[in-house]
Amino acid sequence: MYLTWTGGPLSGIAQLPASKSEANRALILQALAGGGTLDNLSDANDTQLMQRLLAIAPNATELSAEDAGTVMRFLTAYLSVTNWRGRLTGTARMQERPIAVLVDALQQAGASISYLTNKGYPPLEIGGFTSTKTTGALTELAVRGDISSQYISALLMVGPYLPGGLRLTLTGHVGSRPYINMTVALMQLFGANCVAEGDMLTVQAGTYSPTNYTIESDWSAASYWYSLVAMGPAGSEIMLPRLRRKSLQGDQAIAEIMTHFGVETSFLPNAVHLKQQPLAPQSEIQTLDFTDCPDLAQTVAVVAAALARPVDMTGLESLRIKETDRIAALQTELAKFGGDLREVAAGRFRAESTDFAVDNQTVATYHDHRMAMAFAPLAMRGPLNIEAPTVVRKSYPQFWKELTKSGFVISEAD
Ligand SMILES: O=C(O)C1=C[C@@H](OP(=O)(O)O)[C@@H](O)[C@H](O)C1
Ligand SMILES: C=C(OP(=O)(O)O)C(=O)O
Repeated sequence: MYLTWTGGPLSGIAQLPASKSEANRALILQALAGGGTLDNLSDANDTQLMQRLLAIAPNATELSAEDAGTVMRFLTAYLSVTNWRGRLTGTARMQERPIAVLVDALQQAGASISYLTNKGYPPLEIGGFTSTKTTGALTELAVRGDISSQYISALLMVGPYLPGGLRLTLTGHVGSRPYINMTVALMQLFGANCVAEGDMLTVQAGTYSPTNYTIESDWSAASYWYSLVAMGPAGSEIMLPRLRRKSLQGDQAIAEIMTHFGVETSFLPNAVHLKQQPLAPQSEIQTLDFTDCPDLAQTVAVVAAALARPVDMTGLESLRIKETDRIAALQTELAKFGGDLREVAAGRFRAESTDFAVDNQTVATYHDHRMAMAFAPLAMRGPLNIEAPTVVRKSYPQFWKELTKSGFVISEAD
């Protein structure tokens, strides 16, 4: 699909999808509570899929989480404690994304789960739940926090339904911590007694209450609009509705990160306004840590290369086990434009460029929505061909439509 920019500064309003992270937690909590209403659920496939699978699970013996990490991990825990029996599978890539940390923990708590193909990876056979504890005894587990926070969120959410409750002690260098905090905050909102004290998280046995909750727009999706404002002609700006200053989403960090690339954020009552500012010369290379916000890494790597404003990026370890190996994918695709993501020291990647130019290159997307959306803003600098553009349906199905509303022209590749 060819993408071209009609020229002039970016302006107007762009609609964002609702956060799929908030939605997929709220859907699990709602299913366990047995009621309540959720406003602003998005049309993102990850959210639609979670809704659909929760609805059909009671009458199904095989479910596919497709390529949705939260669906795979959260449902493994939910289906186990609700005594579901059947197979839980996913796409070929999902079958390469590890799940042993979660399965081990659930087995210790009393779940019967086995691997159908490769040990440590989906598909799983889920076979009911028999608590290993005498009634009233707390389930205490030590869980690694350095692979995926989704295992921890999954365990926490079913915590109230373990007889005696749950105490998790996180080990290792915990990544994506804001997502754990989001889980704790939403559990509390749904009436759970859940306390986080550093790396120890304690959930009392109990039930969730039917709750009404309005899901915020998605800050990870907002990051592509920050990128468009940063790369657009002088004077570019955009209004993004339904983002809050007080957010549960760690990817709100994009507001601070993008000050470095000349984008100023103003928080309005129920929206944010982004405006391009003149870029001050850069005296030294900044280091940005993505441990807490891994989904922003692709957006930032592409902006840094396109603006020839190098940054050192750390905390990228989890990128290798997401929808694709995002480090390898970034390296291959940036190289097509004169960009680079080079490991300059262990765990430190420099995003930079020499003679960066956009001129009809084809961007491969690797079944990864964020590859498509992170590279799309380059079309402001020249015509671009994006392969398999429908990949955005995972989190932001309306992305291309919103771009055309803002002055991009889309035509089909020959
Ligand atoms: O809990 C969540 O909603 C998510 C947690 C993060 O994953 P990891 O914890 O695997 O880093 C993030 O990358 C993903 O898009 C959504
Ligand atoms: C990593 C992502 O999603 P998930 O892990 O839920 O598949 C993402 O949306 O960038």
